[in-house]
Amino acid sequence: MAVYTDVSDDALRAFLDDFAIGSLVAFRGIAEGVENSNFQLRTTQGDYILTLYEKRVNAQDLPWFLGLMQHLAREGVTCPQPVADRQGQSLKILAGRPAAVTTFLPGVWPRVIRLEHCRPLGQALAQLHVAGRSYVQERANGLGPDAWPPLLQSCGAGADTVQPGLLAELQAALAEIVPNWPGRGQTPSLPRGQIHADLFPDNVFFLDQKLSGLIDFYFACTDFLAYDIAICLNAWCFAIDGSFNITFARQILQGYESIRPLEDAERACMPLLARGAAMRFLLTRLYDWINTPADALVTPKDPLDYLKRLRFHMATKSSSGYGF
Ligand SMILES: Nc1ncnc2c1ncn2[C@@H]1O[C@H](COP(=O)(O)OP(=O)(O)OP(=O)(O)O)[C@@H](O)[C@H]1O
Ligand SMILES: N[C@@H](CCO)C(=O)O
Repeated sequence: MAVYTDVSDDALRAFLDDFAIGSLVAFRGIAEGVENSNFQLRTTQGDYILTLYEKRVNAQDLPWFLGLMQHLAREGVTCPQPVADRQGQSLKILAGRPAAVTTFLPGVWPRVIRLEHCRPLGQALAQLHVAGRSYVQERANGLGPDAWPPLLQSCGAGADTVQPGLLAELQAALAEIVPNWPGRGQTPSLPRGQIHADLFPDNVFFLDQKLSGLIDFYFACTDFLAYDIAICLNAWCFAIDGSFNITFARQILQGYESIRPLEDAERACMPLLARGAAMRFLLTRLYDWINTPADALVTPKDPLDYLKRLRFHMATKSSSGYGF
């Protein structure tokens, strides 16, 4: 469960006194997610989300994230909106952590992914990329290719306790992926812009069979737009047995291209980008798997799910393997 920081009833009431959102009726910790502490709040005026930012979020980046969410909403992308207190502040401190209240987004994320989710997902991702064009301030991707070798090194021999031979397999994959990343070696650079960088099913809400909004912008950054597609192909198109669903992928790509057609270089790079995306999530999961104490309240996600995906992408040599 992702409540790393406890908030007492009294502390929360005092915190909410700064806001003009009514008085507290109920609040509960949200058991989902692994990154931040989230609470659902009900006040006399409605529902809100309270987030306390934890391990991977740098407090200095929070104004950029909250500003992006406001910008995207102005451009027509439905996402949670920061709620300002009576002094106009949305970024605050609670229980010693940076904290913000955001609006509650109606809808539920799909526990079982179906074909009809995929086209709207691709469209929403392209809308986000188009809307992000006019948000000019950049934020570097702290979990980009330069972060992967040190992350693996910090897992060290722990990797082989998860699966024998894993360290060597990942080192070999990194040696192929990192020097050939777009903009390096012989590989051309690709169009860049604001990307979500974590658009997994649990960050996409549906209501009445329609996509109702996107949440969790706390990995968003400025990077290759097509890398965001590669993240979605990883997160949405693999069955539990590790098999790739090319029909889902085709729908995501067609939905995306109905809003923002891809350049040939972006299509050609998809196997490489998909390998990088699988590596990024494999490594953060591996790090958490090794470093989460057995009695922690959070359930770490299985890194080996992403090893299956990485192997698939390492063996896929052409973009036609993704449904182009
Ligand atoms: N604005 C919102 N409106 C409604 N529900 C929300 C909102 N924000 C978060 N939630 C709920 O809280 C859960 C966890 O939120 P979130 O995905 O932001 O947490 P996280 O720890 O950052 O997760 P992740 O592991 O995906 O990075 C969501 O799956 C959703 O159920
Ligand atoms: N979406 C990520 C967790 C947030 O970094 C994962 O499933 O590994």
